[in-house]
Amino acid sequence: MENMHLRDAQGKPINYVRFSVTDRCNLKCFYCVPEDGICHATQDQMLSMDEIQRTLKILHQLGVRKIRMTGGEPLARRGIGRLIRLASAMGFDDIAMTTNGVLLPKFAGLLRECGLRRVNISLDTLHPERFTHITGVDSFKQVWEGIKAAQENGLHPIKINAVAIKGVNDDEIADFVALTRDHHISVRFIEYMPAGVPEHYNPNQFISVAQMLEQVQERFHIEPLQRETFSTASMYRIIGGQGTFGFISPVSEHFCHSCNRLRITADGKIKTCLFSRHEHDFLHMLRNQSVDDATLAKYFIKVAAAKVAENSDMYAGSRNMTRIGG
Ligand SMILES: Nc1nc2c(ncn2[C@@H]2O[C@H](COP(=O)(O)OP(=O)(O)OP(=O)(O)O)[C@@H](O)[C@H]2O)c(=O)[nH]1
Ligand SMILES: C[S@@+](CC[C@H](N)C(=O)[O-])C[C@H]1O[C@@H](n2cnc3c(N)ncnc32)[C@H](O)[C@@H]1O
Ligand code: SF4
Ligand code: SF4
Repeated sequence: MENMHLRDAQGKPINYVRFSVTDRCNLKCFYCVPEDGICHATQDQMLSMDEIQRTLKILHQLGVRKIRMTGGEPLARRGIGRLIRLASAMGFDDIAMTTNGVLLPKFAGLLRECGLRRVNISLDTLHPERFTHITGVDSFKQVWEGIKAAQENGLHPIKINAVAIKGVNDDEIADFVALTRDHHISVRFIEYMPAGVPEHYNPNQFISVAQMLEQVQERFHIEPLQRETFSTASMYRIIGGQGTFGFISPVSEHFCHSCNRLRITADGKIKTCLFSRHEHDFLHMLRNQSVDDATLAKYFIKVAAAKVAENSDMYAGSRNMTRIGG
């Protein structure tokens, strides 16, 4: 069965799939969604629950061991609990979710019960009014409650992802890091990419990992941690601190050499890279009754085998971040 596993063009295993279960979102982060909104897939263009289930089963057979549910906002997809339960029963080693956290107060318990192990929560600011400015919605309190609900329901580890943007939240980097001194959480700062809404991207708002690190070192004594294989982040700890913090640097120091992932969009396309222009449509295959699982599996293998380590033009992607899932 080894040769039936997903491998990239260099023969490296692909064992992580980021699955976008919806292109809809209850927030409108300015760096992710254009002001005039996005063109959503119609119900019929979206993978149904059964189609997602079938795809997950094939991916598991092809050696995928880590699944991340993303969106849009994954908690806005009806039936997300059932989906987690199904994925859980298939035997993936790691089932995670990237969420804006707004609906976590309502869903954290159910998600844990359905087999979700952990969540990464996107939160760019610790100031409620700033949150509203960034996301267009007054929901800071819900996200904060959501983090607590995730903790109380045993979702662990909890990672908070913050996109660092100069003039927007770069004065909060050390405050976020301070949270990791007394709490068992991980905070990761993501470099601002032109991938979301390229036409509104202002390169002057970019702040690099090196600049962020400098700010943190001015306030704390820190130590680097061993980088986990395939991890997107370089991690640190305040000496003596409970939690950890780190940096995801797709712009200043990309990590494509260790890329072990594919992306699946809510409308049934495979993307071999976050920034790739080309998409591989398998929706029509899923809906063609003469295409069996073995044929679909071969298609996935072929697509994966064409994946090269790429950090191609970040401005050239095929769709908004909210329609990819980060
Ligand atoms: N360029 C690039 N950026 C990525 C990639 N994976 C994740 N990111 C960025 O990092 C952000 C956070 O990723 P997460 O959704 O938390 O996933 P992850 O970092 O794989 O999470 P863990 O499994 O917990 O390590 C994403 O929203 C992207 O902005 C990748 O393959 N390439
Ligand atoms: C597209 S969202 C989807 C999942 C969920 N709605 C959330 O926000 O966690 C996934 C991640 O992409 C990140 N993201 C979106 N646009 C970005 C950009 N232009 N640069 C860096 N990260 C971005 C978000 O901050 C978020 O952490
Ligand atoms: S980053 Fe996530 S929460 Fe914000 S608009 Fe994009 S998809 Fe929605
Ligand atoms: S830019 Fe593309 S190849 Fe590089 S790590 Fe991200 S998804 Fe992988």
